[in-house]
Amino acid sequence: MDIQIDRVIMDEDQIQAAVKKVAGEIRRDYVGKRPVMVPIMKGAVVFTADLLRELSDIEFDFDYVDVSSYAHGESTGELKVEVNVRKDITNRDVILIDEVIDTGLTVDFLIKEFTKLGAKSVKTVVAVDKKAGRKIEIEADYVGADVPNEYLLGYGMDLDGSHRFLPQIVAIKA
Ligand SMILES: O=P(O)(O)OC[C@H]1O[C@H](OP(=O)(O)OP(=O)(O)O)[C@H](O)[C@@H]1O
Ligand code: HPA
Repeated sequence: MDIQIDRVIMDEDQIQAAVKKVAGEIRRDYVGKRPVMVPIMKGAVVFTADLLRELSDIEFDFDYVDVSSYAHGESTGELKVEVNVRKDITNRDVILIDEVIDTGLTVDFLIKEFTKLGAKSVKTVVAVDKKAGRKIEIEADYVGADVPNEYLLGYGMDLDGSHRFLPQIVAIKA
């Protein structure tokens, strides 16, 4: 597929400033609580590495889930899910980590799943928020930055596997 980059939405410095902002908020709220950090793979991989190194001064546990709903740049609305957490999260404070919240369907589904599994609390941190993309009413608890409602690539976001590890966040030509 021929992907043409239109423009940079966030450069590396802007992304790192967003990471530091949410890390500061999470540190303030979770120091001493030992939350379980749960990235939503695969897209969260890059943000998670940055965020958790920024939070290396507080104690937390780590697990992950693998969820995917996008095919060819469109949300299918159907989540392929492996909620295969290895940790017992009964009565634990869970923080779901994702690089983008868009329709909101992914985090909505996982908040419900983790609540069913007995978590004490389930909060969400995202690098970027496409507020205008929502299909349901839901907000992330910690948001690095708001971004326009266009298809984005980089910093974990991909189009059928392509451009996921671009260090900037870019919009593509329609
Ligand atoms: O708010 P939503 O509309 O649900 O979109 C957000 C989700 O979409 C992407 O995942 P994707 O389904 O592309 O899977 P991937 O992370 O494996 O690329 C992204 O990583 C988020 O998890
Ligand atoms: N790009 C890549 N993956 C996504 C997006 C996006 O803009 N929104 C939700 N998943």
